[in-house]
Amino acid sequence: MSAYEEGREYDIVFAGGGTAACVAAGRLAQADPSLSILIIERGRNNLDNPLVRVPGLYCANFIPATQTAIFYQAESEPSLNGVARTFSTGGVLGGGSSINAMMYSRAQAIDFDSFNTEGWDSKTLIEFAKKLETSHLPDVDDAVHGSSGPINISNGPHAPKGPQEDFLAAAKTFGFPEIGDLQDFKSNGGFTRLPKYISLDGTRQDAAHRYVHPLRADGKHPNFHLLVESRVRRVLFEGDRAVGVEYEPEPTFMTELPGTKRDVRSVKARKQVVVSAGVLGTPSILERSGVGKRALLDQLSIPVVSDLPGVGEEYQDHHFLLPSYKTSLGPEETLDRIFSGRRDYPTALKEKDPTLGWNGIDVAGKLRMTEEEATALGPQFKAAWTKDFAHVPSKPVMLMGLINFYVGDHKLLQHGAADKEYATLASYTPYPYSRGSIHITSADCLVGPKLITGFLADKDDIDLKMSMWAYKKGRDIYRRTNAFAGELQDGHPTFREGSRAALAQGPLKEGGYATVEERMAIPAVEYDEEDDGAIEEFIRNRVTSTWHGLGTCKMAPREKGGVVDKDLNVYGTKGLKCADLSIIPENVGSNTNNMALIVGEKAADIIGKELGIKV
Ligand SMILES: Cc1cc2nc3c(=O)[nH]c(=O)nc-3n(C[C@H](O)[C@H](O)[C@H](O)COP(=O)(O)OP(=O)(O)OC[C@H]3O[C@@H](n4cnc5c(N)ncnc54)[C@H](O)[C@@H]3O)c2cc1C
Repeated sequence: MSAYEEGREYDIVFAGGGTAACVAAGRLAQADPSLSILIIERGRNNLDNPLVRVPGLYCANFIPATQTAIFYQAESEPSLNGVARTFSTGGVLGGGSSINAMMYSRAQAIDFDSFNTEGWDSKTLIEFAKKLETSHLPDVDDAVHGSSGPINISNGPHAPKGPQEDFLAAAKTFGFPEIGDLQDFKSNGGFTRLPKYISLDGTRQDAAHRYVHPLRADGKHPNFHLLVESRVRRVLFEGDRAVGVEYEPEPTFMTELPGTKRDVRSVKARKQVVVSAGVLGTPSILERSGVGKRALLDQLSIPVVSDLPGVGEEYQDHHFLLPSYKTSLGPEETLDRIFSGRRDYPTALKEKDPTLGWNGIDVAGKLRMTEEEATALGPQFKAAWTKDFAHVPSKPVMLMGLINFYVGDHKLLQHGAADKEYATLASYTPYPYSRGSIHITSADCLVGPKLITGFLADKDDIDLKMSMWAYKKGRDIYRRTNAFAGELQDGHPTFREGSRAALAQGPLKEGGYATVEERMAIPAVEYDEEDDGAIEEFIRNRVTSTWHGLGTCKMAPREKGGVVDKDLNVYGTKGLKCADLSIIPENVGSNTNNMALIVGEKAADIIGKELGIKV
């Protein structure tokens, strides 16, 4: 594999070098080394970057000073009490797969079938899900897990058992059993010991290191090229045919001297341009290229190549809540030592601290509510439940992950609390009803787009009610763990003084629970109307992105707002495809990295077939 060569033409150019792009480009290069391929990535090369490779350092990728993430500023929205959110996405080669939390979670088969698109059904996509992985998990069914793909799936070298057993026992008391394999495309209604995108020796399995860098090193792929630190401005067209890409050096990584001029360059693509800049990046590139809603393009004086009103619409994510708890866990049972700075990480690296091979997340769940609970959330909620969930047993109403550390800046914790161990019981809504949008506000690629999250803005507050249910359920479960040592005000609603729902300041039973009966003796927290108001306020102020966005250039019929067809071709153009999570039309009951890897595999298969190459 070589670096980019100025003036050279390529067969295929990928605009964006994230998760799906690395998979697709790597597969195609491997299948036909004579094919010339260029990946243009806005961020830096991630090769051997410890922040990418070492799982236990991953939170450093999404602090404001990071150089591995892109931050998108959302509008101030009434449904979020006017608190404007900032969302981060992968901004380095490998995209989200290089910086994410490495939770291995796969969509349900019903999700794939809900796409309602030929070639994207569960039978077909499960084969790609198997192809991409080598599972090192004990006792899983070979019919649904792969054994020879590039991505290693394992529990990693460090996954302390005590907190897992404790949490699973507490969850069971609320009717959520332990499920051996929750990633078999159908299981639901319980918690599992969560596998990770981490190898047995403790290394992150990002798409670039697993699909791209090995080809770069083997000397057999001289036509596979990489151009990093370069921001794609737009796709170049001759008529309606995409013939190349215009880009400029990424200013974030440049030393600007007085009078420095922006240097706009272009590269030609003989066969295919693939836009793969992610759910929040791809719509902007299309719009700047003249593919989008005519009224917007006219307003910005961008010549229209294809009038596609669906570009940038239908933004979906999973609504994320992060209630946090004080715990009695030991220093090696959380990642607080590393993230609070108590343990100096260069020393930890030098001393091969086993916690660095860990993401701190060992248990996760796909949860259903009972019929009675759905009824208690009111008639509109019940109607939504009956229409969309009740008759689909494999469809979770909420996802949950037990994160063994405080998610946030430890400096914000009260004096003296930064040397303790915490847990965060994250919940995220897999099938939200609200939708947002993202559109450019200028033809200039350095001007940020307008992002409306749409979070909690759905009619009848169904999304809010799902999050309220999850907050209460999660709180009840965590209070029945032995690890529980009180609730952190920072991660919870402010209940009025004297409320029965007031936060616990310490353990509910000194010495912990010895039996199931002792756990069950802790009653569920009772909330009155005012408490519910406090929870709503907390959720509207705090809910954020789970970084699981999708749907902004959806694969659907053109007349239904679709942007790409089943072969990922952008309607009204030739030689132009999209390949990333922007194309996914309906939400999935899982974290989304697996879906992005599947899109990459499927895109390679589609392009390979069109070029007569067996991938
Ligand atoms: C912090 C975080 C934690 C997450 N945790 C998990 C998890 O634990 N498990 C899980 O399953 N999923 C997780 N996800 C989600 C998952 O990683 C993403 O859904 C997935 O990586 C998206 O893949 P993609 O190919 O659609 O886009 P991305 O991987 O985001 O790729 C888009 C790429 O395009 C580049 N780009 C953008 N604009 C331009 C431009 N103009 N020119 C050139 N390049 C451009 C970006 O730099 C990026 O590299 C997480 C994501 C994040 C960000």
